[in-house]
Amino acid sequence: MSEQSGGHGTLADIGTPTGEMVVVEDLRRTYGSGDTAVHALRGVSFNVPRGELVALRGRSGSGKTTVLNLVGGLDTPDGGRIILDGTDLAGLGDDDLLALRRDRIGFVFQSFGLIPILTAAENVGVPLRLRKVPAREREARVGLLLSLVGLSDHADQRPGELSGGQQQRVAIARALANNPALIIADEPTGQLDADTGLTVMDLLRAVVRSESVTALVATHDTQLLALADRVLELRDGRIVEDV
Ligand SMILES: Nc1ncnc2c1ncn2[C@@H]1O[C@H](COP(=O)(O)OP(=O)(O)OP(=O)(O)O)[C@@H](O)[C@H]1O
Repeated sequence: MSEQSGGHGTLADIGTPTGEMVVVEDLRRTYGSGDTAVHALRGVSFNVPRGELVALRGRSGSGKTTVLNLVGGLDTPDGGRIILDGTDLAGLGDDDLLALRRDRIGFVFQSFGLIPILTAAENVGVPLRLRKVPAREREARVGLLLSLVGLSDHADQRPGELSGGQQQRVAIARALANNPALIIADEPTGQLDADTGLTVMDLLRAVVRSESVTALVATHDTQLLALADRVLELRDGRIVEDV
């Protein structure tokens, strides 16, 4: 009997193209201890199917950023497990976790996180430099990514010379640089006005389709929620709704 025929939803199935990109089981995270302990996550379970854009909503303090940090390998849980693209994060050492973050995850933050002294093109090229991609290949890929986000004409501008929406589009291009399996975005439209936020969200939605990437996005933005394939609601460290 082959490993794959071991039954429905077994670990052997997770790495297949039709499986789940993210499997989160009974995730727990407590900050601090004793009287001041904050139980940020009290047993969170959910799946993110491959190729979908899943939104995580919930009030401030409900645990959204904590979930994203754990799934992205930026923090470790106190209990439960996370399987990302078939890999159990608990089984990885620091170097493997670093490589997984660099090669398989693209991060997008509310505050864009661009390097001010680098041009848009140079910012998009940073993850490629870290992977030591040769200059010519890097320039070609950066050109493609900037055109994907509609910023070919702004390649040489620095973040301070770009609007907020343009900066977030640069950040999305950078997040896609290494062909990640998963994009993790924490309030990507939080600093943008409604119209610009919608443009950025439309772009995220479009790249999830065109680049066959999966996205997990924390947001309060109702326009963004409407673009999600699925919405998970967090309340006090638990999932209360899965639409
Ligand atoms: N480093 C930390 N130390 C102590 N408590 C923390 C820490 N990070 C988060 N918390 C607490 O954990 C809970 C969940 O925080 P988290 O940032 O995950 O919520 P959130 O839903 O992302 O909120 P927001 O929408 O405001 O970003 C909150 O009560 C928060 O105060």
